[in-house]
Amino acid sequence: MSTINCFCSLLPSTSTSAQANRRLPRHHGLLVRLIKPLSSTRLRVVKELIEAETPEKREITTNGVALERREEEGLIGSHKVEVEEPSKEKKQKQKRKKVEDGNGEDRFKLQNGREVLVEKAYLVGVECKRNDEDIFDMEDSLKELAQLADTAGLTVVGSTYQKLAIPNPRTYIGSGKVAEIKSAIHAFDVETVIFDDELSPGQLRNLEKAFGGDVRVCDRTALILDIFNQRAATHEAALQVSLAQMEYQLPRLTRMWTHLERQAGGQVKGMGEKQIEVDKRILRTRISALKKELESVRQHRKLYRNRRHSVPMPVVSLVGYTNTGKSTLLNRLTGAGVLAENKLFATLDPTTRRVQMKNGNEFLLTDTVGFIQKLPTMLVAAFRATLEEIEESSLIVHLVDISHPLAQQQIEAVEEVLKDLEVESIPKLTVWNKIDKAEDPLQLRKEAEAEGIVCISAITGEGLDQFCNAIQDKLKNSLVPIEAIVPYDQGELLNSIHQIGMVERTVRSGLNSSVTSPLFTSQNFYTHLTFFVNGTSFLAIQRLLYLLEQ
Ligand SMILES: Nc1nc2c(ncn2[C@@H]2O[C@H](COP(=O)(O)OP(=O)(O)OP(=O)(O)O)[C@@H](O)[C@H]2O)c(=O)[nH]1
Ligand SMILES: [Mg+2]
Repeated sequence: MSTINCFCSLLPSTSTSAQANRRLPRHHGLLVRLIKPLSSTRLRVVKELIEAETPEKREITTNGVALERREEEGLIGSHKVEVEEPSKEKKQKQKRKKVEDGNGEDRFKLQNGREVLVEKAYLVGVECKRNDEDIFDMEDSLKELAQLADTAGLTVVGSTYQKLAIPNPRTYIGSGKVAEIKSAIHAFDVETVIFDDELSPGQLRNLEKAFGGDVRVCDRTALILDIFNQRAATHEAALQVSLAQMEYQLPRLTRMWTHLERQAGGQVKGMGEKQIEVDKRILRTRISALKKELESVRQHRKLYRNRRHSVPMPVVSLVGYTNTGKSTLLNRLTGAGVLAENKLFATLDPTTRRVQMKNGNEFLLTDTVGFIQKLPTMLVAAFRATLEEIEESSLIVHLVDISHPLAQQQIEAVEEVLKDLEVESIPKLTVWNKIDKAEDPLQLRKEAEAEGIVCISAITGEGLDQFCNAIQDKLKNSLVPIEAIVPYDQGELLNSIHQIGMVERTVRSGLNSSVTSPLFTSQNFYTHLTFFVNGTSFLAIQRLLYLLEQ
């Protein structure tokens, strides 16, 4: 309480500020008071911040370079894509097929400068009557799965789905469907069958056995993990993806047993079991080593965040379904040069940049990984360090691709993830992007206005001023309002206030102003400001006052 009282007021005082004045030294030049008393929660937060303050942290750093995060390194430029080398046996088989088909050229395409065999994929979905949790209907979900397969570099040759009361515990789908897919596999030369839902290790094994030959069976989770693996461009992203992949593999290691058993004609079950135990142990050791390494990455990231907090500027997180234009918006507002493309999960690593509004106010904008329906939980857990960026922001901007036919479903899916992340207490602003592509932009704008939503086009730049104004308005709700009177000869102080707070009103006054003060007897002119700061900026202002006094 005593530290907060350092904000002295010579303006008509409330009981709190009157108390404050009794204890405080007089400050020359800057008079600050709270426009309204702090709520008890805010008071506690500010108090905690003050108590946590160490002398070094009190420095007000305004050097933008210190803010620039380095995580984006490697994202700019070409991203890493691993192409699995086919085994010798597989290569021969491919060659044979190529000759037999006589149209082998179609099967190869250039990917990142390398000629790779295009794997043919077949998609399978199950609509469970009892499952009310599904936001997308089956056909839409399969369309999205096809987009994911395309992003992973596969060619989708067909798809099917089945309505079931409950999935078959052995094969997920019914035996008739298994036979139907088997025919499709032969007809289209399918190499991979992808299921839209997560399969149990047993179902995976049984399906591979049922389809026979070299057909690979995988599920949506494995496909997403594969895309993430291809796209991980930084050390941190690679670590997070490896962890998620290993956790996914651990229960599925039983496949090895079948493999060993088959090799030895079913005679060495015991040996296979032993091997599995060894493999599982190795995997568990790797998982715990990865977790440790990720913990140190997390600490490192925390350090960056703390450094950012020492430059008290509000942080705004951009969240949204994948491919809604988050990176395009960051690039448009800041020239960040983040990879933005019409593919799912173009961004895995967060990038933070400073945005300067036309009125001179600034905030930090963080672009991060996009969400998707049925997001694998182990992926959310593995990307915890990255997602903490969202948890610690002052405002969440939910960017929606309003031109997408499934915009409403995508909104719901994002809200589900946000609920899981427990960030409901952070203020949120919904923004409809790609308005340039929407069918009826006029009608949409009307709807948006009624709901307090901002319409923009990150590509054309339309609506970006309104976007910045809306951010400023929203941020104010989480900030502390302050009124200050600064003499003209303290011009550099005005700059500092502009850097640490959001200035709402500036009035230049002469001696005849209604505000009178014994401190201004030698001053003729001064600036009367109303601005908003976060809790940490409180400390910065306090520091300014202290410096002025010296
Ligand atoms: N027409 C139109 N296209 C846009 C707009 N904003 C983004 N796009 C396009 O949408 C695609 C996806 O943009 P990104 O910025 O990569 O989307 P993202 O949300 O960052 O995607 P992820 O990183 O995958 O989550 C790109 O092809 C952009 O050019 C817009 O306002 N209008
Ligand atoms: Mg992106």
